[in-house]
Amino acid sequence: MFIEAKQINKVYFDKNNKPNTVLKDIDLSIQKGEFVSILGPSGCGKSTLLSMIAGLVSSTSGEIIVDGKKVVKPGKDRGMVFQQAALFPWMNVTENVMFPLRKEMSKKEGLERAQHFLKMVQLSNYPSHYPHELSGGMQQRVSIARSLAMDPAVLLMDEPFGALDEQTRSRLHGQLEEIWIDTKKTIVFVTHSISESIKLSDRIIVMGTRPGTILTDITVDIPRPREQHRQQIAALEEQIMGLLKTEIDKVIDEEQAYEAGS
Ligand SMILES: Nc1ncnc2c1ncn2[C@@H]1O[C@H](COP(=O)(O)OP(=O)(O)OP(=O)(O)O)[C@@H](O)[C@H]1O
Repeated sequence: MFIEAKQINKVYFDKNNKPNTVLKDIDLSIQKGEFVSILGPSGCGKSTLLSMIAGLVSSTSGEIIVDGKKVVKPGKDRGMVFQQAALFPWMNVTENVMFPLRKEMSKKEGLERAQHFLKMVQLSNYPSHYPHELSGGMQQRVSIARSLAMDPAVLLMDEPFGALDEQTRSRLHGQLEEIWIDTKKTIVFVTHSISESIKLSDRIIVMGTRPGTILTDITVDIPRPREQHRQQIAALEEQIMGLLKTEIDKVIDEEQAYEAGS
């Protein structure tokens, strides 16, 4: 198995030292080249789990293995794309993509690589633009190009399109799907959008909350391009919505209890 999470538990402590178990007994296996979504209500621990695969957060117990090696810190084999593109504002598009390559290769090679991946995300015409001159969707494409340029085996995406409008998001879904087919990368994609997870992934890991556990692991058996299979999409959406309703109700109840007590 390419990515394995074994009995992952994560407990955070608040300022009064009160424990908050965020992830409980998570077991997860992902094969090389799979496009897997992690779906669940707000606060169920999706980002925490993804950050653990990235090596940015440590687990309280359990371990994560990527390509046979235990994850202890971030590595070049795992590229991360966040909800906000996090580009350097003083660097233009090409410089942003070249930045992580500076220690890996010559400037000439880095430039060629940047140009290749900017073409892949359809930004060849914007090499000298600065982030503030780009739309949110374009910035996110630069961020994806920057991660891909490092040639990671795994692309970890934390709600990468969450801040974008519906049309831009839909266009980027298509582009990401093409990139995935072209590069055969393993993609782990965190989202709270059921339709996004169905549109993009081979498998959907549905998480429940309080504490975060895996409720179910669904193989998406809908041929691509998926837009043409509306009935199958609607049926799967309904199935997942039913599963998540109780979980979302739990979050709402807890928030209401918190507000009533404060
Ligand atoms: N550094 C931290 N210290 C303490 N608690 C944290 C920390 N990071 C996350 N948490 C808590 O862990 C829980 C899970 O957070 P996480 O961001 O992983 O959930 P999520 O499912 O990605 O949520 P969302 O969809 O809203 O982004 C939340 O209750 C959050 O408050």
